[in-house]
Amino acid sequence: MTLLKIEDLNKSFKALHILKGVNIEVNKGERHVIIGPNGAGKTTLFNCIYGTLPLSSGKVYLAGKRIDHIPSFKRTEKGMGRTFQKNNLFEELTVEENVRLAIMGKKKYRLNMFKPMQNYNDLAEECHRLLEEWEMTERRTVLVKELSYGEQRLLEIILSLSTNPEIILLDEPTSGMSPTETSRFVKLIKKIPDHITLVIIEHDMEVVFSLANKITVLHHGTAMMTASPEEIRGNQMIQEIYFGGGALSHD
Ligand SMILES: Nc1ncnc2c1ncn2[C@@H]1O[C@H](COP(=O)(O)OP(=O)(O)OP(=O)(O)O)[C@@H](O)[C@H]1O
Repeated sequence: MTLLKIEDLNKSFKALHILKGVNIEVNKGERHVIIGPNGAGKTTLFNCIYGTLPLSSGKVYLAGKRIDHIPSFKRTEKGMGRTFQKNNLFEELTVEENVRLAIMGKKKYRLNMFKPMQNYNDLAEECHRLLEEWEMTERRTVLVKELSYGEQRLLEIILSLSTNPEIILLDEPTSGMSPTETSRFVKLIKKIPDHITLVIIEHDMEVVFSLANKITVLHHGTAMMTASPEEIRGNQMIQEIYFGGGALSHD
């Protein structure tokens, strides 16, 4: 079943035509990775899918319904989560406080200013469950600014999961991570339940081939090819254009 459909999407910044008639279909449960060189338009594509940027033309459907005319927060309510290339966290708050705020945002809690936050039991339970599941319980009282870079990226994913999304857009989740952080991170991504669909922008080919079951190659703003990892790896044209004929291998 197609969960996310991008139809003839165009995006220009004044005279610069960045995305040129992009068509992509993402099936429910897919780990769909978008690759392409710097400047190909990958982040711009995410911004258009999530509503951070308006489209110049085209359509975006989620579960068969058009979402391209509604603001980002409504897309979140409809089941779309997102992480950003740059941190989108409250650095002066603790891990736990960040998670609670994200859950509250989704559930639209009515706060009573005389009731301490820890007295919202279901909120505390949900927060505890998420931190346990993602092995961050021990770090719950640490200020975000004191977390390692990898932990901050992981926290962003925990926050996106806190809204019970059907689909999450992950923008270069491993960029800036050490090899150890990257491999821990890949293991954790693999723990995300299959019913949650993932669309991932990624540069690290080892990560791409260890996560993807579908890959789209974005080339000068065009979705040049969408195929299985095996087909992408075996495609001579893609090898030559993107990797100078070097092997597209992760081993
Ligand atoms: N707000 C903007 N105004 C003008 N040009 C922009 C804007 N945002 C992006 N661009 C241009 O659009 C092109 C695509 O940028 P984008 O960030 O989407 O590429 P990318 O594939 O994500 O690259 P990278 O892998 O380096 O993150 C670039 O040439 C960039 O300079």
